[in-house]
Amino acid sequence: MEQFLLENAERFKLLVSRFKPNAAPTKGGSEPGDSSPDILVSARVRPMLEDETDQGFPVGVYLRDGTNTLDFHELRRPVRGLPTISSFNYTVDRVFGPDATTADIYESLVKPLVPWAWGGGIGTMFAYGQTGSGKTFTVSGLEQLVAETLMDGSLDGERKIHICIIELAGQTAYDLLNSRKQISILEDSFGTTQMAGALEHQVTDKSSLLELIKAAASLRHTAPTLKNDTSSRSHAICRIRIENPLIPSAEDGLLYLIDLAGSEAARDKTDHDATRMKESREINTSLSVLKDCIRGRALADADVLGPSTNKRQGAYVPFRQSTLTKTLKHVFDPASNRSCRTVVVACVNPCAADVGASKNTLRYAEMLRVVVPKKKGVTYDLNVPATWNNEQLRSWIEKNSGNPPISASLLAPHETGPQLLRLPLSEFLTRCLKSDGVSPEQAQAFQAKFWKLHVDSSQQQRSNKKPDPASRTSTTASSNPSQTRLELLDCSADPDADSDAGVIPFKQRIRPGMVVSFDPPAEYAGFAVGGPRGKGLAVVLSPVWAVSRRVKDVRGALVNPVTEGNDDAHGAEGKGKREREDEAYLCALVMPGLLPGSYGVGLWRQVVVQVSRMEEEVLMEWDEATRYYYLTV
Ligand SMILES: Nc1ncnc2c1ncn2[C@@H]1O[C@H](COP(=O)(O)OP(=O)(O)OP(=O)(O)O)[C@@H](O)[C@H]1O
Repeated sequence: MEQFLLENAERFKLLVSRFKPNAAPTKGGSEPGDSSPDILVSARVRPMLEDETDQGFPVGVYLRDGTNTLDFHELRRPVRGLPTISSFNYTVDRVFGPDATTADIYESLVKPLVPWAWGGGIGTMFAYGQTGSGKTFTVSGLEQLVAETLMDGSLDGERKIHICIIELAGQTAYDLLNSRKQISILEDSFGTTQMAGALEHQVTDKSSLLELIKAAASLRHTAPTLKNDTSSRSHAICRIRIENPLIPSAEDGLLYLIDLAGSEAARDKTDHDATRMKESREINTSLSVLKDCIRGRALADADVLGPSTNKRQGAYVPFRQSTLTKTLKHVFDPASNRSCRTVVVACVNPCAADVGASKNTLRYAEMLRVVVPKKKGVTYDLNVPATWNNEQLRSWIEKNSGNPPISASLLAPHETGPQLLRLPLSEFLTRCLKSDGVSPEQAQAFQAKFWKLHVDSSQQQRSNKKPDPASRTSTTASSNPSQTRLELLDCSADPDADSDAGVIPFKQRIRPGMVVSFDPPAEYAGFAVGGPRGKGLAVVLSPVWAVSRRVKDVRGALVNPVTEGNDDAHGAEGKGKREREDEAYLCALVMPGLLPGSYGVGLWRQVVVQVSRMEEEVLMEWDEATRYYYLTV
């Protein structure tokens, strides 16, 4: 393909020069609604490298003027006639072309994360992209600029700054500030992820911070790839912890700068040995889990702040499924109440020979953009902080902050209710303490009062929203009854169950779609029956008597054979006979998925399960992000 492109480079350039973009982007166009306010997805297109231009490759990626859209062009070999081009476009929140400097990116995306972390929040920057697309170039530049901002004295107040830089290669972690000593990523009894064995260095000036960053970079594991002679085959995580000595009770701010391992396109992996293939697979899996976590967290945040916009209550964030996301538990765990802001820089190689891989990078970036559907006119409610504008918030602060009063203009100069809820605790308290005579205890009590009001109002909204059993089947109870019903159908629980379903033994409620655990009979030994605790897990399809004579189970044995006394099982007479027999159901096996804790349904792996072998009903829920089922309670 590269040869074909080189032979037709002039024609490719001509076709690209004639390209007229559609008025509307074909891919990634803005949907109705707003991008999640806490995650910004951007793309940086690096310049062509000398060897790419020297070889004669044309440019295949262009920034569309005045927009955040990138156009990608690919050369096509038609069956007959001259080569043509196919064009695609993708839109993200911000785009930086080949002329943009790392300082431009810093000003626009990363600089705001520094005061955020300084105030006790968690700011995270990921650089993602194909190998050789400019991730390390971008992150190392950004690290230097962060060091400057942290140490130039422009930020308010005293802080202690600690840095730790680690590398994750597959399941193994190394301390890059301690001669690549192997460390462990563990969760302690409080559920906090610890980088056990990693050294944290306290820094007080810019030069020592830069020294450490430089030393870590020199210890990164690299290997030649087709696209980059010194490709980083690992994720590098630079964590800067910012401690506020004045408010010891508040959690420390965290700033993560993450240079992700480069993804490789399939065609770039053809020469890999088994170890390199395994390495590539691990990298791709961890990037896929990362995507699910970033999306999941954004959806969970959209749910927490303000009336729920997400069709699922509590989005699923699979942060335990890779070492990378486990290490970043603070960032992803929806159960943590830390305020997080995330920036993703998708790095793009503009060379026309790499357009396929660059398109994948943008597809990935687009999937990270969570569009929060626009809420129809939020109505002010005195008891719901998520509905307050700045004026209403200030008025509440003035009336409720106690004596001495906390200045509303110092605490919330321009924030709305939802924005103040997102403010990191340390920043909230610091702002309160700026008012004359306010003690740390008063500030803390006031913050707790504000949050309690929010939590109470959210719980109230949820209980108002929960459909009561009687209204579940009603067609008039919901303004959009079909949607409510569809939401219920994401879980295996009976959507039509009435309130006493829980007291009727499940064996009397068996229905198609019910998931049951069962004691696998000997004839199914050796077939995948991998439920929890070695039990079988299956979805009920139909009673055996109703199944056609020709249907066979997973072993190839007839499910409903003609036997003496069972020659007319499908008629009314047969139905009568059935009731006298030990009932059995044709079921589809549920098998463990590739991700820990996930399950898939083997629709065509059917087994016959006697009711007497069924042990309990199991509830399973569908997760759109990972496209697997998970057990629920
Ligand atoms: N914006 C840029 N301006 C100039 N040169 C750049 C830019 N971005 C990247 N480069 C150059 O491109 C080459 C590859 O960049 P880099 O090593 O940062 O890629 P990478 O995405 O980190 O690759 P890998 O994943 O394989 O480690 C380097 O020689 C780098 O100097």
